[in-house]
Amino acid sequence: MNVSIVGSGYVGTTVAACLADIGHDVINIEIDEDIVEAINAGEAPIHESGLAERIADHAGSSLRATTDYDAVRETDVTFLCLPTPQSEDGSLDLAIMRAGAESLGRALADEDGDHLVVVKSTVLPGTTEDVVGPVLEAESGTAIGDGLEIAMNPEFLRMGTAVEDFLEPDKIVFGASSDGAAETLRELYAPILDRQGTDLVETDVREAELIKYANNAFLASKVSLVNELGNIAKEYDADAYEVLEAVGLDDRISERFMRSGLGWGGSCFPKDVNALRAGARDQGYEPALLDAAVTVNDAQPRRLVDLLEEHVPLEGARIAVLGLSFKPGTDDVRKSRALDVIDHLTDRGADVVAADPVAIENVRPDYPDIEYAASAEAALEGADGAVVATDWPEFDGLSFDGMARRVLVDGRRIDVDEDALEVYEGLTW
Ligand SMILES: NC(=O)c1ccc[n+]([C@@H]2O[C@H](COP(=O)([O-])OP(=O)(O)OC[C@H]3O[C@@H](n4cnc5c(N)ncnc54)[C@H](O)[C@@H]3O)[C@@H](O)[C@H]2O)c1
Ligand SMILES: O=c1ccn([C@@H]2O[C@H](COP(=O)(O)OP(=O)(O)O[C@H]3O[C@H](CO)[C@@H](O)[C@H](O)[C@H]3O)[C@@H](O)[C@H]2O)c(=O)[nH]1
Repeated sequence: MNVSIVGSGYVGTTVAACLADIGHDVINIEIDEDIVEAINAGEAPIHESGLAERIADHAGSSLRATTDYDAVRETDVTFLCLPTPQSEDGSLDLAIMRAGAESLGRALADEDGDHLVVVKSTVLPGTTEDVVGPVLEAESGTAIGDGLEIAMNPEFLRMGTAVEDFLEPDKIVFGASSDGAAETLRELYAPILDRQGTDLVETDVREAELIKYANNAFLASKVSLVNELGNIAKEYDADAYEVLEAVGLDDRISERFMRSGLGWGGSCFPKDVNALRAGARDQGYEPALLDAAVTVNDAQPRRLVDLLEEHVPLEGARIAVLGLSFKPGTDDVRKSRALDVIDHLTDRGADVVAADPVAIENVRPDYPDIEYAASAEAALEGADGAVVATDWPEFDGLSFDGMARRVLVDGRRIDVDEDALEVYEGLTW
């Protein structure tokens, strides 16, 4: 099938490379020329396991990129993978979606034949049918149901394992405006749907939109609950990891997403939970539990720095921050808890030296005044204390020999030789 993907960020690039990998002809439409050049040169514009190989394999043949929206006319299906950021007040900002839908609609005005537009971005119920659809109709001059179809197909991939998650998902969800649109999506995803273990959920557009938010709200709240239980465990001098491992044996609860510590960051959980809270309020409902999930999450970085300060006076101290990305396996630092930790440390007068296997260059522009080290060991050299902000496997089994004071406060429960330290404190254990 000929597929176009509008927006080639973390999702659009992954989806494009994976759809090319399962046999489709794919073209990415992206406003950032550096990304377009990278893809056409066979290089991955982002760090994501398994992505570079796939782009190298398909670039120039079944995978291309362009800044020109007219390319959509060579395709039968277009996925919108545009950002849906949060506004200052936390609500969903649809300006980029509207702009992308306008450009797409204009390009489709000259198309002969049918076209399916699929919203893959995370959007609140009603957005696909009441915002994107009307913009497409107005700009293309084609009515939905009369040569133009729309569908909503949320994406559940995680950063760091994006390729694997896309190709081997637990579920594929779509809500389509017509049987034909649903049939096209089934055909497009056939190689993935044929895999054992992939559930297909076909529903209405609004439900498809809300399933994505409900999924993220559930997982983020689960981590906040785990963190609250972890904070309580710490007060009782109990190990939250042992407690929650046992709790997770109950298959109604599951052992996944049970890691307590610094809390959730990233480009999705914070903005999606906030958009759902704002959307719920717009609908006249007070989302008390989601509010509490955010409150618990916001407190964890400060709690980590408080714990460090119990052992190291921070004014003028050299503190190593291990990990900058919001989770391991990615260079994405959006809403990373590490950045909140750095803010608390610098506010209290500490000199921060940070290390991360891949994310330093994404932090440097916003944090030009902290020091960066080439490795975790280099960051620890001469440090008066250290904190773990990201559970990179590279940090397991570290040597602390070079530290001025061997004090480590761990926000992520990495594998540490505690006997090699003067002080080892876990945030929730
Ligand atoms: N990142 C994830 O893990 C993830 C997972 C599931 C769903 N989502 C959702 O998918 C959507 C995209 O997220 P992302 O992380 O890929 O965003 P991103 O910011 O990484 O990428 C978006 C891309 O769109 C491009 N763009 C902006 N305006 C454009 C326009 N008018 N025309 C063409 N390109 C344009 C940007 O230059 C950027 O490269 C969001 O709604 C997000 O919530 C993200
Ligand atoms: O037990 C856990 C699990 C996760 N986290 C933190 O939670 C955040 C999010 O982690 P994860 O969900 O693995 O990463 P994302 O790539 O943000 O993926 C989430 O957000 C995506 C974008 O919407 C969805 O597609 C995915 O299904 C959803 O898991 C990170 O800061 C993790 O450190 C914990 O603190 N403890």
